[in-house]
Amino acid sequence: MSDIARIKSLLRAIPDFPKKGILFQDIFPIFQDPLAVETIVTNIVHHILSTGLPKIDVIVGLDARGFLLGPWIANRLGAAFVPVRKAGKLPGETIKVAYEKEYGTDYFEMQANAIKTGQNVIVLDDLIATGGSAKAAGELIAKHGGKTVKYIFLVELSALKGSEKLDAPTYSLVQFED
Ligand SMILES: O=P(O)(O)OC[C@H]1O[C@H](OP(=O)(O)OP(=O)(O)O)[C@H](O)[C@@H]1O
Ligand SMILES: Nc1ncnc2[nH]cnc12
Repeated sequence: MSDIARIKSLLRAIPDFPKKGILFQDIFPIFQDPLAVETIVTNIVHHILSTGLPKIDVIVGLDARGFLLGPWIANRLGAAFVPVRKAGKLPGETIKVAYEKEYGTDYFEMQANAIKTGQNVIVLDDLIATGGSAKAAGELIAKHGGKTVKYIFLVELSALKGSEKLDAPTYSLVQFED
């Protein structure tokens, strides 16, 4: 089995969670397998370093499952890690955007000045469905004057065409076509 097929086999599909009609892809079984986590981190870092991207200043991870991989990857790159959180969780001055995701509406916030004008940023999350969450993160980065150069996901639900909403190319390790 290839590395990617092994990662895909560790995902657990849960019907009707958190709402009827949603087939939820649970990533947590992967985190019971340290070798699988290492494979994912290595694959993403290799992608970032070998596809002609500029030097990355900041990895932005999305609350909450984007925090599971983001800091590892930032650390390997010698980049900063900046969290985007659901509203009301970050202290100090923040900037906020509303967004729609596959199963509802929410608000995202980032601490003011967490990203500096001109910095090269990658958005990293566990999964892209409609792309609403990643698009909102891109808006927060743009409001800071940052440049989002790539959006990276462990899992992509390709049929929802979320990547078409985004202002930079995307990369995902595992795709589900339907
Ligand atoms: O592409 P979209 O339709 O926007 O959906 C994808 C987002 O939904 C999930 O997060 P969720 O809001 O469920 O939060 P969690 O990580 O805290 O579980 C997932 O981790 C992505 O962030
Ligand atoms: N189908 C899905 N499974 C897991 N996380 C999600 N976030 C949005 N849609 C999702």
